[in-house]
Amino acid sequence: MSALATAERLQPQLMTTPPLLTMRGITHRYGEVLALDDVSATVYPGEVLGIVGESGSGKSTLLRMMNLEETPQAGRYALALPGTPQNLFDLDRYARRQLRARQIGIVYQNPHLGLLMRNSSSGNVAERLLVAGERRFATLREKAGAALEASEFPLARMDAPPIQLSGGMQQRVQLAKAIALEPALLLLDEPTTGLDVSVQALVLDTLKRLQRDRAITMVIVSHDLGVIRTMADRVMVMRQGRVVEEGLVDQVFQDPQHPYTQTLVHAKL
Ligand SMILES: Nc1ncnc2c1ncn2[C@@H]1O[C@H](COP(=O)(O)OP(=O)(O)OP(=O)(O)O)[C@@H](O)[C@H]1O
Repeated sequence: MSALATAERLQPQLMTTPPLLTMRGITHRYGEVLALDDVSATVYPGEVLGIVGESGSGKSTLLRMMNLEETPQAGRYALALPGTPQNLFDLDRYARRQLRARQIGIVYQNPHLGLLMRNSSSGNVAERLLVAGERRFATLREKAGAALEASEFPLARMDAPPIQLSGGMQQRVQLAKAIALEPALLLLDEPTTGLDVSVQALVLDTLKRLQRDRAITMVIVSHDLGVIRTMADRVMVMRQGRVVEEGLVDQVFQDPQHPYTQTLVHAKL
């Protein structure tokens, strides 16, 4: 899609719809390391925000904050969802867990972080449904199957534990778990890194189809500009804990303004 077409698609939305996700002034240190330095982010409903940057630039830390896994030393975070406070970092652990289970899905690069590798794949997805109060075995299995199918996971393998599956299939189980409760926000941290190129393309196809069919709001972190170009509407470029450039993907990649983005883009050509 050209930059103009992307802008035309986004502009009416930007003008009429309030953002789903708003983060302001996120700052976090690990000892001497300033991992995030006054980072702000906005994501609109149905939009895909890409985050790129060199290793150690703070991408995964920011995503963990979006997933309420960690609390920054400064900053605010809101999701425009009924019954949520103005700053989600004010929520206690229980409320965070409930909100995460129902409204925020995440797919990690490392499936060990998202899955119980020795439980069945359907059981991993069902675990998410249990949080929503579903208890009947037949319904759990049916809904887990539907989420796995939507993630284009081969249903014949739904009882196999992830440890026995290929990397691509493991990512599809993570995805099924993440979307099982139809969350408002889907976070993807290097979801295809480490997969064979052909498998990577298939997983990206699934993500794109899901995004198109369900208009899921997504934030995708990747060091791979190709993945961001394929998936994202807008991109945020991070370096040393700061956002150095932000804009529509086509504009940023065709006409990068910041010297670091220029290096990043030209290194990939
Ligand atoms: N739990 C932690 N304890 C100490 N330092 C951390 C921790 N998590 C992240 N850091 C540091 O914070 C900085 C940002 O790390 P982060 O993982 O967010 O970067 P990244 O951009 O995702 O990198 P990569 O692409 O390599 O995953 C790095 O210097 C990292 O070493």
